[in-house]
Amino acid sequence: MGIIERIKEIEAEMARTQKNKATEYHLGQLKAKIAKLRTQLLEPPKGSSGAGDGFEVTKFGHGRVALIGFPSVGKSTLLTMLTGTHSEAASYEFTTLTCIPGIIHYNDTKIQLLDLPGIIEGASEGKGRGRQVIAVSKSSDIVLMVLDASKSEGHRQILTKELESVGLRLNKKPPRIYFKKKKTGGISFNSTLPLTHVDEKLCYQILHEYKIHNAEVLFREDATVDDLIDVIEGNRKYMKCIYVYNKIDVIGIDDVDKLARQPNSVVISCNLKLNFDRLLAKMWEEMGLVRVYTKPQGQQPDFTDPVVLSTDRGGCMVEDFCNHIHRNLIKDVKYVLVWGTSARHHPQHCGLGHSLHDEDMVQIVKRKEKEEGGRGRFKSHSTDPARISDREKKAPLKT
Ligand SMILES: Nc1nc2c(ncn2[C@@H]2O[C@H](COP(=O)(O)OP(=O)(O)OP(=O)(O)O)[C@@H](O)[C@H]2O)c(=O)[nH]1
Ligand SMILES: [K+]
Ligand SMILES: [Mg+2]
Repeated sequence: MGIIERIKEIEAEMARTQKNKATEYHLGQLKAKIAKLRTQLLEPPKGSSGAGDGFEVTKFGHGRVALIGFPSVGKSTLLTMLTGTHSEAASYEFTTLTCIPGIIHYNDTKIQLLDLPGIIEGASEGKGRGRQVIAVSKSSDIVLMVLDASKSEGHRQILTKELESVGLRLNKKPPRIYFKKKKTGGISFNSTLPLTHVDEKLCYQILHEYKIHNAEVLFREDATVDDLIDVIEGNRKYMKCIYVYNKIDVIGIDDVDKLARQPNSVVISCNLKLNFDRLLAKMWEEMGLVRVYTKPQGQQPDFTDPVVLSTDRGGCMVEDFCNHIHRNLIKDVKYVLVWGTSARHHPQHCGLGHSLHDEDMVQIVKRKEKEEGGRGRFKSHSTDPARISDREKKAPLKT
């Protein structure tokens, strides 16, 4: 029996099983079994090297956004309108067959937008180009789930389920469960608060299913069995998702209003070029990018060319900023001067651990050559004390 059939069989057994206190442990075990099979399903087939079929697109710019949705919801139309890169659009389904990249220029940054083939129910099991599409989504920073405003609201749930079953978690935080495998000592199970979904026995059973017999588990929130399985599997990807309802030109204003009020949702119309501003602003906000402008000594910074940092990728500290400019720069940095919302006064003298905010301005003050590495100051100059006092008399650096 293939993996998909085994998943289907267990799902059927779960559906048959009544949910109550007595079946709780059994259901938990079945969930773990399914999670393990799904992980197997995600392993690339032997002899293949990943996505393939024109789906490998080189990363470009300061962030990557993937367009995910059912066929003919308007993904390609949207890509063409936001990036100027033409992607074939037509009224028939599966017009797009590969991954087509475009670039959005926004707030002095470049965002790579990826148009993808439509996916259908069963995509996670390999239907259509589901697997490749999902692999590309995982490589992006956020997902725009494009939905047809005139179609069933159930589409959003179906797609979310497809993405969840391959380990994507949309608009969720990682569960606050500490989990560490050990070599010996059995299983230590603790929680910082009363738990209503999982008890010690259930936790043991799930771990047993994974053949884990020594581990430390600490629940820091009232998490579910599914959360526990996510933590044990450890391969989940937590991503922001914006639900983009397109084609609002064909529905009534009351329905538009209802969709627009849903969390993380933006309503648009490609035909009427409606609400793109809102979509771009929301996208920018969710990407959490931080623009930092470099200010050379005695000059104004170039406000068109920021260093772009991201909390999710690499971090936003002064250290990250320096590494971004040059990987050897850090050892020459004495301190930096910071202007902007992260600074308490302007400019603030900051060290490498200072967290930068969007639109901060930074000036790097380097160590003087002989100060480098903290050496040299009193070394080998004993024959020439005048040189030391000379250096010490030097005026502080001007900003
Ligand atoms: N009424 C209306 N139609 C739209 C809108 N945006 C796109 N369409 C139409 O929807 C159809 C599908 O558009 P595509 O851009 O090809 O959709 P897609 O999601 O890329 O489709 P696949 O690549 O096949 O998955 C086309 O006939 C578009 O003209 C819109 O805002 N309103
Ligand atoms: K289409
Ligand atoms: Mg398309």
